[in-house]
Amino acid sequence: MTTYLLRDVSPLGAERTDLLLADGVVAQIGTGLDAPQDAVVVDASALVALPGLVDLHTHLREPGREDAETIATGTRAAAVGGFTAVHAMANTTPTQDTAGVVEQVWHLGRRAGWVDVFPVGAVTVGLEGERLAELGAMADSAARVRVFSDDGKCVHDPVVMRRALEYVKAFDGVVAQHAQEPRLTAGSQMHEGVVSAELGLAGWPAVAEEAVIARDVLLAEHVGSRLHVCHLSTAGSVEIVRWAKSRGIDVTAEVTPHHLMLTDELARGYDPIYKVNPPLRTQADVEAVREGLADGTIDIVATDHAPHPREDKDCEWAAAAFGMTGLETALSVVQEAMVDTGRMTWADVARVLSTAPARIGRVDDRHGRPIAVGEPANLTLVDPAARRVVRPEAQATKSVNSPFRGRELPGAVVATFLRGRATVLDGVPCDDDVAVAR
Ligand SMILES: NC(=O)N[C@@H](CC(=O)O)C(=O)O
Repeated sequence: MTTYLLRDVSPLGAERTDLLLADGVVAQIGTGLDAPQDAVVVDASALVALPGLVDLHTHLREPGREDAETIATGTRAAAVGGFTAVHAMANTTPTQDTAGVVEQVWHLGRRAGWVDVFPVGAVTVGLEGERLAELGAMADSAARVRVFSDDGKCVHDPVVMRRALEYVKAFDGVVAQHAQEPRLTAGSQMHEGVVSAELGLAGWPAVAEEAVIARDVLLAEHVGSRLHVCHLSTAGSVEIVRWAKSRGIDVTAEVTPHHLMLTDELARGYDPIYKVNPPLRTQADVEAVREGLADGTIDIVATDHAPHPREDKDCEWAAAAFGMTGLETALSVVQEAMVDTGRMTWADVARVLSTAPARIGRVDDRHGRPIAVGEPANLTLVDPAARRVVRPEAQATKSVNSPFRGRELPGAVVATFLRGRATVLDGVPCDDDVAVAR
């Protein structure tokens, strides 16, 4: 295994130092370290080192929609984006609702070798919202599932939600809710507001999200369980989570990069690249989620990377699929929205994109660890001064539905290390090395 000496890096933007990565761990930290004879020395004087990023919300599409993404292509894209772990959402075909399917996803993730893949288990059989899936069997499987979600669909029946919250307590699991009241959003195409009225597209009211979050924080309090809110998108949702936390309710929440940056104004061109669930909201909502992330009300940024093949996006708005890719732009968007605006430091970025998601997913024994001697060398090196134009065709993901295409974004992932092995170096995926390590 190659030894790496990262020269003059800024861990989390702190004082420059050298990091020696050997035998899968951070072996030494200090200035002016001697380079072992066989070490690869990386000039990291312009770079910030973060603990490897952890995504709590990735759609890898395999099994079932390998035309959109596979576990191999999606995890390679994740490594390029600086991730060392992803939680793979359950809305595959077949659904990840049995121990057999989550184990298959887990095995394919290991075989691909780019990041650690932690399968999310479905809450209900077939995501149908009626019968609880085999939560215990998935938790006990080799995949050790701790996050359960019907994402893409809401667990709308309060009795089913209550049972799920009660059940996962047995193994310290969490229910990650896709908060969308189905009756209030039947046929909805975009955020309900001035723009939807002008465009004549069916609106998706903020209350459809907020009502479910309000209900669920109360249910979580009632049964004393842990709740995670997926892709929170409205100012009202931020207020409800803030209130719930002030009451001591065990709730965590995520926001996506696109909801930190983009608004419903983009729908004016009727380009379905901007069609997503939950929909892009207003500038006031963008401000509120930025503030919520900065003050800790929102715990994490999660990509909701939702790849779709061209034919599902190159069509009229109403016929197009909901979803956007995000793994390879997430860090840059967070830099632009939060760091370059002075709202967050790089240490905060490490918290919202690594430490906190690892803790929520209960993988914090391996990921989101401090950069310290003896810790697993899961690291991301970022060049904050870089600027690049997003070119979806040049990305590692199999799909091209990036809402940031053509935009110039700050920052670039220069290297990613998974247990001391480089998965990305000089911004390029290490295909040969990852293949050897398999
Ligand atoms: N976020 C999205 O817009 N799409 C997701 C699922 C979902 O609808 O949440 C997908 O799987 O494509």
